[in-house]
Amino acid sequence: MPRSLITLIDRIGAPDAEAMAAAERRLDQLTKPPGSLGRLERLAVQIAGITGEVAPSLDNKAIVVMAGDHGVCEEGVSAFPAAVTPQMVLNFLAGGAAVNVMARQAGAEVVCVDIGVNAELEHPRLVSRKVRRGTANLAKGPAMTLEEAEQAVLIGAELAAELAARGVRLIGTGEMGIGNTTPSAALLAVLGGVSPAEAVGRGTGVDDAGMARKVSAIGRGIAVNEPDPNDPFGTLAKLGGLEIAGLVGVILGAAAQRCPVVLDGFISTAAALVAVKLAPACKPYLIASHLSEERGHARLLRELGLEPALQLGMRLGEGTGAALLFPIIDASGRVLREMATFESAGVSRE
Ligand SMILES: O=C(O)c1ccc[n+]([C@@H]2O[C@H](COP(=O)([O-])O)[C@@H](O)[C@H]2O)c1
Ligand SMILES: Cc1cc2nc[nH]c2cc1C
Repeated sequence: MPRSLITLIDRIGAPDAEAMAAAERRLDQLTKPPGSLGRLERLAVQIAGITGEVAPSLDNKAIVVMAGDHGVCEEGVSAFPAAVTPQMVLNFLAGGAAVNVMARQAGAEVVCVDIGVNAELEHPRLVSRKVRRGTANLAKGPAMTLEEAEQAVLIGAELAAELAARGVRLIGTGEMGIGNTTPSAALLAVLGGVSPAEAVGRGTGVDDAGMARKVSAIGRGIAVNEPDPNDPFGTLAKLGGLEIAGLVGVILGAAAQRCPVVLDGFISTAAALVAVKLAPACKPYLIASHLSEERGHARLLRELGLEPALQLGMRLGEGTGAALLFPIIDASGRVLREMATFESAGVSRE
């Protein structure tokens, strides 16, 4: 692993056990049967541990949408043309994509990053951090060089640090990249020890022949690249994507800033698998927003020991699931801050 990543990972601290215990004590004084707010209570305790504060206000929120293209698209692995990636980036910047709608509802900012789109894009709101114009075809050789993968991870980590520096307290992961369910499935196959046939899903909606092309591309990619399952960084470079590497950086960078990270779907969770393999210390900072319809997602979450909060049959990506969980996370903080206690409300405990 590059030295720059070791330095980054070394900055990730353990959750604050005292803040967690204080949040638990407070929850048990509130006017409700103990534990009756279920997942909301676990979220409140997790956020206390992450931030070191009991019931912080997380009003300043952002969804980071990392966009990149994929050489493996030439294998016919997506139901859509690669041209959709830059077109959707312009849609994010215009505020018309699903994630924009859901982020507006949640009061979150959408930060759109060109980390590897195969087009020249310019827009005042675009964060232009292009490492290269799309990856190489992973079925034929490494998707990226080690240097490019390192650059992409550091871009994500720096962005998380910049967001934290301007007051963002909650970060959701989002992505856009036609073809990116194939590298994500390849990472699950290698790092999760799952067969390519079990790791792939329909993505944007490929038919059975498309699924077979995904399995074949991943199989050839593993044969030609010979990734080492014990080398998550090398595996990321060989089989991953620029937006996936960028999200690995966002996750590690947010954890280093004691900022909770809300994961979206299959691609975001594949990035989380790489991040946790690189730095197990980032795991307590992760919140799984939803269970995607993409077939390998449940397996990825199980591998990470994460329980998705929502199940809405979605398989869009962009950060939509993360944005939908934001108001629920807000509710968990408000419960701690605003609910009456048995004592203050004069409600009997027994
Ligand atoms: O987040 C998910 O679970 C998810 C599942 C399937 C597809 N996607 C989105 O669809 C694109 C990738 O699908 P594909 O078929 O081109 O590999 C990419 O832009 C993702 O954001 C996202
Ligand atoms: C239209 C479209 C929107 C998307 N958003 C994320 N992935 C996507 C894929 C397509 C095809």
